[in-house]
Parts: sequence; structure tokens; C-alpha cells
Amino acid sequence: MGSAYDPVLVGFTPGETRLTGSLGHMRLHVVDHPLIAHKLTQLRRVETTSNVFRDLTRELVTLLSYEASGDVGTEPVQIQTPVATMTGTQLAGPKPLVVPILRAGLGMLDGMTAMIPTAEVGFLGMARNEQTLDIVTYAERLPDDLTGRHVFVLDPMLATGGTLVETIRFLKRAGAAKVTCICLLAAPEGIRRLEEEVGELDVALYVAAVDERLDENAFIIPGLGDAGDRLYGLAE
Ligand SMILES: O=P(O)(O)OC[C@H]1O[C@H](OP(=O)(O)OP(=O)(O)O)[C@H](O)[C@@H]1O
Ligand SMILES: O=c1cc[nH]c(=O)[nH]1
Ligand SMILES: [Mg+2]
Repeated sequence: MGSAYDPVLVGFTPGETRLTGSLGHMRLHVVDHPLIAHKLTQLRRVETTSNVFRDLTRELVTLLSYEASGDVGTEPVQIQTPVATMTGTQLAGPKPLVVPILRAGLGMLDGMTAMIPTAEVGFLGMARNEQTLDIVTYAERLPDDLTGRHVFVLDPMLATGGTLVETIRFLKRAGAAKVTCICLLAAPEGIRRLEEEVGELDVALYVAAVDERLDENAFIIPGLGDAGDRLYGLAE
């Protein structure tokens, strides 16, 4: 067992942190909430089964997406309640696009679409070669033109950052106006890489926790293991 980990030690504190770098800025939000902390701890436990892991993932995404969607567009709408008319609020503007990164990001999709019912969904399949850490894109089903769109990227793990850097570049090339990434866990190394490589773009990152470090196999420590395997069983 490794030593206990205190997030303040690596300089990432809960709440909004603005990281500044040579290329610009990326907004990092470490969402500090007792329910998130509790569910994340259950998720990390080695004895948590895939079934429970999937339920916890969905619940955590629901909580994180509430924080991450604070800037989606709305408009006033006249409605009738059983006793009066009133001006209410409804989601409006270009539909947000939700993009889970297969495989593990798929476990986050239901929690997100339940919260943003107007969202459209696109898919990116990416796998990290565990030897070279190169990213292979094996599936892509997205609108060709993302001009003006706000894209929410779902991936439970931000480790070296290779997957998210590729994803953000791809979405920006297609015209996305804004990219908001929602991850359960991030390593400091991956956050720094995002900041260096895509920090000049309009990117926000919402995470439930920033962990201590990557190990020699680029796994997050203390982490939760391989998120895809824990959600769906071994890939082999
Ligand atoms: O920050 P990085 O170093 O790029 O690593 C993070 C990626 O690794 C995991 O996916 P994986 O490649 O294991 O694919 P899977 O979802 O099919 O398990 C995870 O879900 C991320 O997509
Ligand atoms: O710790 C890690 C790192 C990358 N991908 C995972 O699923 N877990
Ligand atoms: Mg995996």
C-alpha cells in the first residue's frame, strides 16, 4: 500500500483553480462535495463490483455535470402552472454535444444525458497502447461541423493527458467553440500536459479529485485501476 495522499500537497485545491501557462489558460474545477467524496471512495475500493461501479459512475457524473453545465444557454418561456401563468426558463441555443470516449467514457453517458435532456451525443473510440502510451482512434461518429457548439467530453481518467489532448484538438479542428471535459480522476501530469498543449483554447476541466501521480505504467496512483475493465470486465 502507498502512503496516504493529501491533495493540497500537489497544489490542487478544491474549488476553481486557474492554471496559467505559456500558451494561455485552462479552467480547472476540482469539485469538492461530501457526496462526491463518499461515492468516489466507494468507487476506488478494489472490492467494488462492476455493477456497483457502474451505478456509482452514473451518480458521480450527475453531480459533476450539475457543476459543469452552469453556462449552458437558456431562454425565458411563458408557462401555465395549475394556478397561474409565469415566466420560466428553458434550455436554448445550439444543442450541447456530449462525447463519451469509448470504452470507459460510455459509463458516464447516462448520468450526463439525464441532466441535459436537449444534448446530442457523438462518439469517439480511443485506446491507449499500454506499452507506448500512443493513442489509437478506432471509432468516430460526430457531426462534421461543430461550429459554435459547446462540447462536453466524458472520460473517467485523465492520466498522461494523451487521450484528451487528441480529443480536444480534433473537436477544435471541427469548429467547436468550447470544450468542457468531465473526468472522475486526474493526475497532475495530465493536467499540466493539457495546460501546455491545449491551454490556448477555450477548455474547462471538471474533476472529482486530482490524485498524487502516475506510476511507471502511467496508471493513476492511488487511482481506481483500469476504469474500462472495472466498468465492463477485462478487455482481452
Ligand atoms: O490520459 P491517458 O494517458 O491518455 O489515459 C487515459 C485514457 O486511458 C483510459 O482508456 P483506455 O485506453 O484504457 O481505453 P478503454 O476505455 O477502452 O479501457 C481512460 O478511459 C482514458 O481514455
Ligand atoms: O489509472 C488509469 C490510467 C489510465 N486509464 C485507466 O483506466 N486508469
Ligand atoms: Mg482501459
